[in-house]
This record gives sequence, structure tokens and C-alpha cells, in this order.
Amino acid sequence: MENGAAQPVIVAIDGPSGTGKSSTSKAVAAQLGLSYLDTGAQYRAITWWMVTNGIDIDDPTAIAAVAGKPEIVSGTDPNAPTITVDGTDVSAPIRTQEVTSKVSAVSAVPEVRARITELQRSIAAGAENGIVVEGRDIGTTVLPDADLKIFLTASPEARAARRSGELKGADLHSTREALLKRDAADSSRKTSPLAKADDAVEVDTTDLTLAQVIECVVTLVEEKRAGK
Ligand SMILES: Nc1ncnc2c1ncn2[C@@H]1O[C@H](COP(=O)(O)OP(=O)(O)OP(=O)(O)O)[C@@H](O)[C@H]1O
Ligand SMILES: Nc1ccn([C@H]2C[C@H](O)[C@@H](COP(=O)(O)O)O2)c(=O)n1
Repeated sequence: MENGAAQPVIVAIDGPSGTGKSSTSKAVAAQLGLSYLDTGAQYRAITWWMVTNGIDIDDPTAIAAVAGKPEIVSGTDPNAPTITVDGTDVSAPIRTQEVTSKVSAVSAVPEVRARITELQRSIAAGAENGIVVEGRDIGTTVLPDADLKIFLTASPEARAARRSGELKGADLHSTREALLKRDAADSSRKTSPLAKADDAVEVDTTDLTLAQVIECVVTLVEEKRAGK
């Protein structure tokens, strides 16, 4: 590229809940001057809309019928990511326990996935300097030609400890059970389940600090850019 500017790079980061995808992706994107997309926030946003509009979450046909209605907009600055639904800032309400308990059911509906996947691809295509996209099916389905694919893992115990720290000391056992229940639902759905792409680099974060994980991923991106 002219003037030695770096080529845009597309990085896909997938993995189960609490493995550090959001924290790592935001920091890596900020450090490397890339855009950042939290695809879980998009599935949470459409779930919030379904709940707010009284759609029966146990009825996939009802969900499918209205999947195209809400307008979801994601801001991709890693230092200040945003998410709106029909112009309303939903960054706080999408993190409630109610949305968390319903998001796996909504995101399993094929019409929802088709809609959100299209949105994700168009955001990635528009990212001039490149983008870090995090989720569950980015390397396998959304961006199968990503330049670099990372699959983060961590033991259920480490993930539960991280989450209960975040939730100000929530019970460790019930946090662990809730994480595993969501992982099982996300991994077993028919349409683009949570899975590691064959060509993804797996990083077990159980015994790594967040700073170590970020450094590891930054190094992998730099090596990829250098053609190593
Ligand atoms: N390597 C790590 N060591 C310790 N804590 C970590 C590490 N990585 C992330 N965390 C902490 O764990 C919590 C969960 O991290 P994060 O939200 O990034 O995970 P996630 O994979 O995006 O989860 P989810 O898929 O549920 O959104 C956060 O409080 C974060 O600061
Ligand atoms: N690419 C994605 C991203 C997320 N989901 C679903 C499944 C998750 O349980 C939920 C919330 O994600 P989180 O905010 O915890 O990262 O969204 C998905 O199906 N595909």
C-alpha cells in the first residue's frame, strides 16, 4: 500500500461466554486502530425489541415474522461502542438478566440470524482500516474469509469467577450453571452454532491475565500483517 499504510485486516474472535471476547476485541481494535463490532450486542438488541413488543419468545414462527422490523445500528469505535434500536440507546437494557436468559432462543431463529448476519457483513465491508468482530459464528459463517480467526476458551470455573466478579459477587455456582446452559443452547442450535473454525487459532485464557491475552492477539494480528 502507498506510504506504508497498513492493509485493512479482518479479525474474527469467537468463543463461549466469559472467555474475554469483548474485553480482548475492544482493546486489540483500539491498540491497532481498527473498528470493533460486538455481535452479541446485536442479538441482545433484537431480543430486547422482541421482549419490549410482547413477542412470545417460545414461538419461533412469531419471532421470524417480525425479525425484519427493528432497525439496529451499531457504533464501531472500540473506545465508545454504541447500540441503538429504532433510534433508542439500548446499551444498558440489553444487559439485563431477562434479555440474557432469552437471547439464545431468539438468536436460534434462522430469520433472525439471516438478518443480523447481513448487517454484520455490511459493517465489516465498510470498515476502512479493518475490524475486529467478536461473537460465536464469525469465523465459521459470518466472515469465513477473515484474515485471522481466534477462538478463545477458558474453564467454566474461571469464566464463572470472572462473571460473578462483574456481577458484584453473584453466586459462583448459579453463575457457572447459567453460563453452561447458554453455551449448550448456543452450541446445539441448527443454524450457525457456536463453533471453532477449522483454521482458527485457539487461545486458552484460563491462566492468562487479560493483558496477556490482548498481547497474544495483537502479536497474532501483527504477524498476519507481516505475512508470517
Ligand atoms: N484473561 C482474563 N483474566 C481475568 N479476567 C478476564 C480475562 N478476560 C476477561 N476477563 C473479565 O471477564 C469478564 C468477561 O469478559 P468479556 O465480557 O470480555 O467476555 P465475553 O467472552 O465477551 O463474554 P460474553 O460472551 O458473555 O459477552 C469481564 O469482567 C472481563 O474483564
Ligand atoms: N455471533 C453471535 C453472537 C452472539 N450470539 C448470541 C448467543 C449469545 O448467548 C448471545 C449474547 O452474546 P454475548 O453478549 O454474551 O456475547 O447472543 C450468537 O448467536 N451469535
